[in-house]
Amino acid sequence: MAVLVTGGAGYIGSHMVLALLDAGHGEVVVIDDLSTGFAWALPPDVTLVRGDMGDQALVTETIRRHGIDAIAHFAAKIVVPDSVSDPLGYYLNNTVKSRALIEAAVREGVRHVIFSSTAAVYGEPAQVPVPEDLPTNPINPYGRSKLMTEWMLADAAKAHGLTYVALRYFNVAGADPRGRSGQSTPNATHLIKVATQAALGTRSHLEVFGTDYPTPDGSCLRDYIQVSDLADAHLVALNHLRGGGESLTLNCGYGRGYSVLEVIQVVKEVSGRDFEVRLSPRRPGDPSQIIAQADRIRERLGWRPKHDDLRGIVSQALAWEDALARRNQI
Ligand SMILES: NC(=O)c1ccc[n+]([C@@H]2O[C@H](COP(=O)([O-])OP(=O)(O)OC[C@H]3O[C@@H](n4cnc5c(N)ncnc54)[C@H](O)[C@@H]3O)[C@@H](O)[C@H]2O)c1
Ligand SMILES: O=c1ccn([C@@H]2O[C@H](COP(=O)(O)OP(=O)(O)O[C@H]3O[C@H](CO)[C@H](O)[C@H](O)[C@H]3O)[C@@H](O)[C@H]2O)c(=O)[nH]1
Repeated sequence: MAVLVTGGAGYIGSHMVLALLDAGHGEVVVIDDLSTGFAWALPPDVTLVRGDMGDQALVTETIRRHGIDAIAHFAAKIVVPDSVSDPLGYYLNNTVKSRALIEAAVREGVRHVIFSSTAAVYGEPAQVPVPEDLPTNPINPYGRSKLMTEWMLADAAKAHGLTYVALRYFNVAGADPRGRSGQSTPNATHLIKVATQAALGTRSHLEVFGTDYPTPDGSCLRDYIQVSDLADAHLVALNHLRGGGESLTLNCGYGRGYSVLEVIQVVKEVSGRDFEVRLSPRRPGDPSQIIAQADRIRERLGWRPKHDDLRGIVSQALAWEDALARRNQI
């Protein structure tokens, strides 16, 4: 039995690879086209197949050669504003190519899939915290591209007897506590990464997108989940599926929201550095608040987070950003 990790050279996928190796899961194979990922993010004992996860010949050959029984499917384009300007590119990469991947997996008899879904499938939720059974209503092409993949997976699983866990991540942040990986994407748009760069002086300032939301301080609320805790959620999902467990769709968050202004304050405190903060208009496509109802994953999979602490998350992100800056990789 071996696990295929698509997008394993990316931010979250590389933490999944580390988690699989740390837990002694045997062979780990990555397919990644390195469009936003990095070969150096992978430990040397991992097989990297450089290519497209939508290339059925490549995927089929990889499944056969390595005896893959489970796929953790991370590969995607992930920038919400880019999905608004290039919707067809997002539907191609995230939906059409996921369909090709799932078809190859079905044909080759792969038993299990763990899919990286997103809180973006909920759109501007009518209820916060957001339970999994709230009707989905994505408000941007990124969220729709991922929701369609959830649907394809559910239908294919029913028809062809594979089982899956769709994990709906809320806002992923932080880095490997041992400093082996972190978020390395240049020109990243994620708040905690941008704020740590401003603290370290590799960005001149930070913009707050919107201070007129109906929230306590007017800025958006998000539920930040630490990346190794998220990787652990995939491990327990894999064990669940390999143990014969049923297909599930689960939120991945801590169930608590922090505002943009609170996050900035924590970054300033933890780094001990002040930086310029500009109050700017709202960014298109941003829901005002999105916080997970987070108990189902604990109940169903026994997942227990170890890093539920915003100061710790920020401290890991700062350490990783500092390491990148020293290596001139920003
Ligand atoms: N970062 C977040 O806050 C967040 C939140 C919710 C969901 N997600 C989901 O998590 C997954 C991983 O996101 P990330 O933050 O690690 O992003 P990332 O850009 O760091 O990783 C994506 C990886 O997939 C690869 N890739 C993209 N398209 C590919 C293709 N067609 N074939 C092969 N490889 C391809 C990239 O090279 C990269 O290594 C995505 O599916 C994303 O939708 C992320
Ligand atoms: O420089 C910045 C960057 C972000 N923000 C604000 O900070 C909040 C968080 O923004 P991020 O860009 O860090 O994250 P998003 O909430 O937009 O989206 C993230 O989480 C979503 C799920 O909730 C999706 O999965 C998506 O892929 C992932 O990027 C938003 O209110 C945003 O407007 C700023 O004010 N300034």
